[in-house]
Amino acid sequence: MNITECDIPGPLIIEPKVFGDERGFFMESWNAARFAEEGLDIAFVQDNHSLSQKGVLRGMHFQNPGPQGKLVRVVSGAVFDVAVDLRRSSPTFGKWTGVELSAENKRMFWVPQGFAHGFLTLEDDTDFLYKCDATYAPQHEHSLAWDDPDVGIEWPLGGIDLQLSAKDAKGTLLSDLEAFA
Ligand SMILES: Cc1cn([C@H]2C[C@H](O)[C@@H](COP(=O)(O)OP(=O)(O)O[C@H]3O[C@@H](C)C(=O)[C@@H](O)[C@H]3O)O2)c(=O)[nH]c1=O
Repeated sequence: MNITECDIPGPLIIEPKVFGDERGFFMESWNAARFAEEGLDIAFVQDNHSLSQKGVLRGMHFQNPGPQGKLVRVVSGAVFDVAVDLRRSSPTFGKWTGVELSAENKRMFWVPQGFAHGFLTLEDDTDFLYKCDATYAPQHEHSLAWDDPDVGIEWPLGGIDLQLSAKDAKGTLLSDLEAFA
């Protein structure tokens, strides 16, 4: 397993060891003891799976209170995945970092508590899987506007017919939202 830090302290890109053979491949997508050795000692309590067509943008979501850390990956298709630092005390408050996750590159992305998370689907029939370290609490759920100019996420929108949920189409600007301490 190879772990790479991002330009914002917190999020991590995780490349699992992939064992390929004539049958296909095998990889450990989660191993509590092995990840704990790498500093990721996480008690996951919920697993989620979504399917999206090309051009779907889900985000930028967070819960406050009740923040969720998320270990995300793609098992078919591809996404551009983004985390935004919402910790007011952080020197990188309001900054974003992004990574392409695909069935092909098998990368995982760790989005810690205190970040908004979202992704843009780059291929049809993209299956997105993630583990969460806190349960879903819809009453505490918020959407940071995916296109907030103060955050300035550089989404790879070329050739994309963008599709958003009604909730995500009216996300809150960073300047108006209740961030973390
Ligand atoms: C997130 C979630 C949704 N739901 C339900 C609520 C709703 O009826 C339906 C679809 O919900 P949403 O539109 O919020 O789904 P979606 O836009 O895919 O929400 C997800 O987006 C990504 C970016 C994240 O980071 C996730 O944490 C989550 O917020 O599923 C659950 O029952 N449990 C859950 O944990």
